[in-house]
Amino acid sequence: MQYMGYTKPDPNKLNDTKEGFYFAAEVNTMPQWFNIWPDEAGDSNASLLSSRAPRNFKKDLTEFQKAMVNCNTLLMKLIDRALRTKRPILDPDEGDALAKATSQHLHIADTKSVAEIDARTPLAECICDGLHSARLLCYKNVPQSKGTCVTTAHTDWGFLTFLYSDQPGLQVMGPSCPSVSANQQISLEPTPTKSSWIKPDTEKARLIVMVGDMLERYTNGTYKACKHRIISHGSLRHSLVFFSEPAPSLRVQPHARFGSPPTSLVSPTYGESIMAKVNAKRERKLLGGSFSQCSTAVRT
Ligand SMILES: O=C(O)CCC(=O)C(=O)O
Ligand SMILES: [Fe+2]
Repeated sequence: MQYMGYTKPDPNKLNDTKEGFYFAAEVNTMPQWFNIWPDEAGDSNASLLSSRAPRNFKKDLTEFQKAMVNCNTLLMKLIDRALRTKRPILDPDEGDALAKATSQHLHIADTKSVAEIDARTPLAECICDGLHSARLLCYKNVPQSKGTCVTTAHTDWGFLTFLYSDQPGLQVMGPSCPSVSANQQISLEPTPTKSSWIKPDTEKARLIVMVGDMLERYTNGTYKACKHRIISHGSLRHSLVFFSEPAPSLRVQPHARFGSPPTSLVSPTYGESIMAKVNAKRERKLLGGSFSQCSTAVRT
């Protein structure tokens, strides 16, 4: 089953206004993870991902992807260190270094303070040769959809998610919400009240980083996956999302330092977990399940 490339909105659903282009690192050998690049129109204003793409589309996205892998590796090392030492993830000077590195196209290897961090931390090892998929998303301008949920509540599957967006709409579940375990497909019961959802200030926070299922699993629940959803403002919304993901063949298990796993079952490979969720989602769609309900906990 194909997972990468262009996905279009469902023409039968008013609320499904989202189109996207999915791509990943070129390190994977299974056909479902192969990238499908569109033809480039040679026109820098081209925007229809389904038929033509702007000039340098593949080159620019590949560069972005590599830069994000660097940024992600750095953050995973910092998280690993924080988990080991029980210190904050970033000291103030490292925060500056990270901000500088990010603004300079993530040339992280050059930054002094991060060079001191052990090159082979166990957590960073998990994402070596990872899938690291990314999505370019566009929610069409549909005034009637204002206030509706255009991406249902879910947690992302990888270790971390990096999200850039030019528009509001993202809501994240506040700390009072029940945790979503990496092994469960949870329906949110009791239904969260509106006040549980927090709206991050996307004007100020240009880059939002969220914990995903694999980090929750690896830390045996010390870090909780961040549940989030997108509410339409009825206007055009773009977002660029990078997922820090392991190789499809990796079985992510809780690290020994976080105690024994909650279950003795061997975890499925990361690729198996994704395909199971994608299939479940497609089946629900075939059965006519409504995706405008904010009640599912799988990535959409
Ligand atoms: O559209 C967005 O900003 C986020 C979409 C999302 O949560 C996802 O693709 O997992
Ligand atoms: Fe997400």
